[in-house]
Amino acid sequence: MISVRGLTKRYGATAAVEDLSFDVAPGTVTGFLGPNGSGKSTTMRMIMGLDTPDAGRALVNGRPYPELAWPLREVGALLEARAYHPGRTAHQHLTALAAGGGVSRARVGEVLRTVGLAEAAHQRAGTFSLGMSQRLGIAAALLGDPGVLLFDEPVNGLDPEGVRWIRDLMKSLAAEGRTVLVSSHLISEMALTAEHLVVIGPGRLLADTSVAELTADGSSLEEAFFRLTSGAAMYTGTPAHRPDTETPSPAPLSAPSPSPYDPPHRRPR
Ligand SMILES: Nc1ncnc2c1ncn2[C@@H]1O[C@H](COP(=O)(O)OP(=O)(O)OP(=O)(O)O)[C@@H](O)[C@H]1O
Repeated sequence: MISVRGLTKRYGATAAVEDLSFDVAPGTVTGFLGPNGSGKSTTMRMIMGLDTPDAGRALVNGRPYPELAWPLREVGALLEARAYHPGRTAHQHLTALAAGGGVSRARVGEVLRTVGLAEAAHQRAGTFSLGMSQRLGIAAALLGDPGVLLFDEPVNGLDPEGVRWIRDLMKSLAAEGRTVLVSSHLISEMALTAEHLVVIGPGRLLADTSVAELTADGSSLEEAFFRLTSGAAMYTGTPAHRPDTETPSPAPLSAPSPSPYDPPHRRPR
């Protein structure tokens, strides 16, 4: 479980993330969508304790990352594909991570097989293609068998086979009951991968809803996304249980608001 509450990060005059709140529940793939520069990576870095929020908090299983006793066993992340020493082999890289994270060495072979790198295990990582680097980054994320996983743009630069492999992996990890948050600016890919979506504009929440609800009016996910991110509409959501009606009305994209980045109403979960 990931909980983000009032998360704020500023770089000088730039508000990279502004008062952002959402939850990521286990058991489904949650897509984290937003245009370039909207704050997805900054949010993920704060969840992983790599950036310090100016305000608010990001919790993994109820605690901030620095307070996790065995972080590798609770949360894994692919944030940078090439986050390894190029002179080390894949096996050496993962063995060092396992040793530092209190994870059994036996997991190294297991995750190398899971990501399809068993045959390249003793090849220097600096010789890896982008696709192989992504697989090694995913192996590192899976190393501690964590229940919470974050992937920042995992399909960037991959060929169709690699894209499909990652999509299937995300779904199977969620089907095992894990919490899976995947960022992307590729709407078509998210439509195939995610059941739930958190959409942000420049630093702010624009929608926190299911793919089904966002497209309930018959529009494609791409159309709904553009309406959200252009500021022409803001998702207002459908309350899960309306005391005054028996049948919830379709999820609307509301009329234009005075400011495209006024805080949206979040759908209760
Ligand atoms: N270390 C930094 N120093 C200064 N500004 C930063 C830094 N990191 C991020 N930013 C700024 O914060 C904003 C959000 O950036 P971020 O990388 O989080 O967005 P993103 O949604 O992940 O973008 P992309 O899809 O292009 O990866 C951008 O305006 C970016 O320029």
